[in-house]
Amino acid sequence: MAGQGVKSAAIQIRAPTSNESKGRDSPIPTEKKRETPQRICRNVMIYGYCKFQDSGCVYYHPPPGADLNAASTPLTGSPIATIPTLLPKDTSTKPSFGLGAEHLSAPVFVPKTPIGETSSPRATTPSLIPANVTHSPLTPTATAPSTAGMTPSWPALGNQGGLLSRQDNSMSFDDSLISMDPSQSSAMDGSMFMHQAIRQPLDQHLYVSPLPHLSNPPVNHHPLHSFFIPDDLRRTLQARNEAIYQGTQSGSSNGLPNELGIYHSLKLIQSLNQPHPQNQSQNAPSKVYVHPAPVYKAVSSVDGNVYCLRRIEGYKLVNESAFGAIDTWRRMRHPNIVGLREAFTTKAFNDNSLILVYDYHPLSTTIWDEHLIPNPAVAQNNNSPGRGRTGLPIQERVLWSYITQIANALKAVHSSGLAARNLDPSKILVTGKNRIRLNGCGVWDVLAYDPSTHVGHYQQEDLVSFGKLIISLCCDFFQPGQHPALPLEHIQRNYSPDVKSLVMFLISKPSPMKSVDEAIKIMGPRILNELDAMQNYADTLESDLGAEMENGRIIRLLTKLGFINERAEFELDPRWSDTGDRYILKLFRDYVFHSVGVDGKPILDLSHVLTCLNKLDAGLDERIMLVSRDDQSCLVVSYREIKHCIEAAFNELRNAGNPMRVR
Ligand SMILES: Nc1ncnc2c1ncn2[C@@H]1O[C@H](COP(=O)(O)OP(=O)(O)OP(=O)(O)O)[C@@H](O)[C@H]1O
Repeated sequence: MAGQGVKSAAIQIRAPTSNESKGRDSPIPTEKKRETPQRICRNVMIYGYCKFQDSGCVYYHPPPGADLNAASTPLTGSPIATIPTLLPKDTSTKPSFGLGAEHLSAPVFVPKTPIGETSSPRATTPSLIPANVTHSPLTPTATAPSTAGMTPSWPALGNQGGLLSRQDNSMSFDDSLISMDPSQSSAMDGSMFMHQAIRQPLDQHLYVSPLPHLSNPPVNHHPLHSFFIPDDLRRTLQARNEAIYQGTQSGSSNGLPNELGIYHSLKLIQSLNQPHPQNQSQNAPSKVYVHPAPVYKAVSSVDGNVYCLRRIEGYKLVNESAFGAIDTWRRMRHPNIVGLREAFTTKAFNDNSLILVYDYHPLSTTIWDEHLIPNPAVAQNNNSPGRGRTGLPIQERVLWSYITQIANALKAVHSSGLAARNLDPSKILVTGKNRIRLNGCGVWDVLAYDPSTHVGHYQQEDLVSFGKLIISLCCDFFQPGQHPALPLEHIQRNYSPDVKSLVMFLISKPSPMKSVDEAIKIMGPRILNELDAMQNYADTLESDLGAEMENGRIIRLLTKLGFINERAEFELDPRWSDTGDRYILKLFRDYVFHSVGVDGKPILDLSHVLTCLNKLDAGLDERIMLVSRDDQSCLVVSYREIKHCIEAAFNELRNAGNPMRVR
């Protein structure tokens, strides 16, 4: 049985008295404890030294380098003498480096590495097992846990990502089920070693540090938050998540309809250049659409998602063909275009309104807000016109990024037989750092439906608008309608010649030769810079995702422990969670979360928790000493054995007949 196996594997180095063994905290029968002042101090056993040795500690402190195993046996009367040791007899292959675990009959000492002393930012608690230790493969009848077929403990320091081949790292509950397959168990001899041939889903316990091509942090750079995704990314994502449902209160309280078809909880979205909502009239005409065109976010009752609704006030449908282009826009999915979902007319606002429903991008701004909006505060300080948030001219690197993304979007639009007709700074959303998307697509197709005009005409207009947009971004004095000579001169002085060539091409007279493809040819290698940036960013995000995946392993493990620890009763046994294998899990829980320092104060050490749980998840052979709360019994068990206990107990719960699957 699993439990028996683990008990036989555990080395009980100090046992409670027979009276104490009846106590709730000592359910494992033990021999009578022999009290003696000559007992070896537990601090020496655990930490290798006792800081109270010279200040009154009554226990025995063997001289440094002494064989503690030999010293402890006659003094304590420990059952070590009767319980076969788990440690491999043949240690000839192990290099000698001071007091090893085999000498102590105690856990391998895992130092709390001071932050910054490891070359791997996520490898916080390197094991002291030397790299060249070879675990002697034992037969199934041996009393020591076999390591045959198992991956040895990681040799510790630094980034060891390349030392062992990574296997499937998923640690799903389904994996646990597989590893506890009874058919596999029956093939074994019933001992705890039955799982020796079972695939370990994990073969490493260290947080994998970012690979050198992503980051090469200095060795002393080891912030705690390197366990998790970077703070700025976390803050951004959290803020976006909050923004999604923030303020989607009932429409009746803000003068908006309660429902608009399948949409409800409408909320007006203000742009940055309208900082005081109470002063704003929703009916101010749009700079672009002439009609008032407020934007709302609303929740769909069909899928529960939040969408962005653009309302064009005072629109009267005269020709249903006006909606002809909407279907094509709806089908278009492009990373640089805000997706259009549907369009319809409504009288819910007590007028005739056109509603276009777009994907919602929380906390987005516009190019106008970021770079062009007059900024009086900056103007006063810098004696310059002061535009955008920073009031600084746009950097060429950012400019080329925008140009590439807009050209990419235009290519997709024109290839679909459509035209953007909307290339205005206030209609280009900035949805992330230097990440832009064309917004408001399809509005003009409905609003100014004119079947007599060929789409090629609008596409040529797009290119001219694109050129003007670049001029506006580069020249803070540029006014619509102004002759381009002065702005071009400014561009020539402040930006590379390619910018001017591109602008001149875009604002030149329409011709059959003028197309977005030609513009892309002029941009040439600049596009590759954008590709580089995107791929580097994807690599970084993937690495951050890797860190979160490691934390995902931990939450699965904690969930399992939570199912088991302190369970009030199971199958009519009120002591189920305190007995058998579960007792070891209870002690382990205390070891991980309830440690106290020598001064009795709680130790709240996240790296200790993460280290223990990761080692448990990986099922290391490293041993730890678990002490009961009444201090009367100690168990030395390996992480592998504890992992086995969890799987056994969890499967007991799972097989108890609850049809609900844990995912
Ligand atoms: N799809 C969207 N997702 C999220 N927010 C959006 C979306 N579309 C627009 N917004 C937000 O709504 C704000 C207002 O957009 P809008 O296009 O009305 O800009 P505007 O500067 O008010 O222009 P106009 O003068 O045409 O009304 C923008 O600043 C943007 O932050």
